[in-house]
Amino acid sequence: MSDLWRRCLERLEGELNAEDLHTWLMPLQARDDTHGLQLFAPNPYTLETVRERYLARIETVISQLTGHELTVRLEVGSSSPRATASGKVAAPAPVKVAPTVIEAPAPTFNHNLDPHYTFETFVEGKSNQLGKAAAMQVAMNPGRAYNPLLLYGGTGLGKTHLMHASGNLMRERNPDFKVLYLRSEQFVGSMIEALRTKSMDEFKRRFRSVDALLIDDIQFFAGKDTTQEEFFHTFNALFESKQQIILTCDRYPKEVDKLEPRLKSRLGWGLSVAIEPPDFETRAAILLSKAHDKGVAVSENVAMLLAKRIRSNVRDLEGALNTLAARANFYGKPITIDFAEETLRDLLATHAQAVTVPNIQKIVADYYQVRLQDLLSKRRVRSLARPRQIAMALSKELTEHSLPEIGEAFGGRDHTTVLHACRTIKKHCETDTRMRQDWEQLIRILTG
Ligand SMILES: Nc1ncnc2c1ncn2[C@@H]1O[C@H](COP(=O)(O)OP(=O)(O)OP(=O)(O)O)[C@@H](O)[C@H]1O
Repeated sequence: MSDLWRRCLERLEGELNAEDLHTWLMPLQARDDTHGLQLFAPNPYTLETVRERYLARIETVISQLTGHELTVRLEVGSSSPRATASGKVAAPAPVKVAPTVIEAPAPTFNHNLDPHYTFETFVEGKSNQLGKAAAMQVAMNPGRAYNPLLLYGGTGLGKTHLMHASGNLMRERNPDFKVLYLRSEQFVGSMIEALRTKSMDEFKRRFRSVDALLIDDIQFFAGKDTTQEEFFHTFNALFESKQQIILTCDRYPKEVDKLEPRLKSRLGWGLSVAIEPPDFETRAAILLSKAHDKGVAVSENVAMLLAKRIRSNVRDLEGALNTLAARANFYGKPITIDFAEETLRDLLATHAQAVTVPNIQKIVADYYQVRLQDLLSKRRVRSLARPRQIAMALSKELTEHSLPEIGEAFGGRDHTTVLHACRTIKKHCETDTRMRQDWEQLIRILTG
């Protein structure tokens, strides 16, 4: 690491909270020369966030440290020689899991990795871009890039997929690498069994001898004191000897009740990344990719229909695709829009019912702590106007209602007002991180 950048980070460490520092600034690689300091971000999203939130402060600190003005340049890429002439980092070699490695592990060691979950089969969108980049970095540099890497977010959004993809890539790069994937329940089960058979030493050896330990859904540890105690020691042992730890959780671990504070604090030592629900385009792309992998012929129109109507999570989307494929196969029919509507009528109706305009209005009012009647009123004060615009935009995004219908539901407003709200919110979400977080959080609440 550039010495100048290291000193800058040390200075910023005192000013920023640990999570922001680890999420946005630690992943940057740096190179400095007489022309200035060049920072390389792992992906465009990190780059934009750094530019928006931290660049001005970095420039100030750098000029304080050097005693003169120095240009700080930001770009996507890497400071290592792998960078191409254009400055863009060369993409990692395509992830092809060698079947012999994954399908026939050494008889003494079972990695439990699913060979189908790779980075190649993972569709990237804004909602998971950072998680994917982090999981990839960890696979390229286990034990050193981010340790632990914690992926958190709602159910069925791809956390397990990314975790396996990272493990598979580690094994692809080094077939001798011992990666152990377990669901939390399996960890608990192994521990109970070890206690029962008085073989705790063997249990400890098993978990501490791996190069990378991947544990899924650690919220399951909540309230299980002995498990947490044992996991805590395993964590420390692995961490100290720079063995990689990857964990997933269904929410930000600090919000998990009955998880020991010392464990929560350790989970924050590395990088925690939220995996958000995918947007419409990503949902459609995932569906087409899954259909392609399964050899099911699905048109873009059908993919768009499902992506529009099923917003809860990718697992539900995949379930719908499997149902369609099975029925189409059974009846020997192609999957047309009519066939999809007919076959999935009940499922689509359930998803449609889940989000209604009155429900959106109530949730948004609660979220911004304004009264529902004020949200629907004609008052134009800013504290009401923005939540109202968000509620209108969410109604357009999450329901099938037309612009005039939505306008009507918001105190008889014109459809152009609704259209304006949708455009304004979309624009703000692109540039304003806070607004995008609110938007994603509201979608999460509304779609469960
Ligand atoms: N971006 C994506 N690209 C391709 N497939 C995806 C993507 N996101 C999710 N999936 C698929 O959705 C399904 C559910 O994903 P996964 O099991 O990883 O979810 P999860 O976040 O771990 O959920 P849970 O917390 O319930 O275990 C998997 O089949 C996975 O391959």
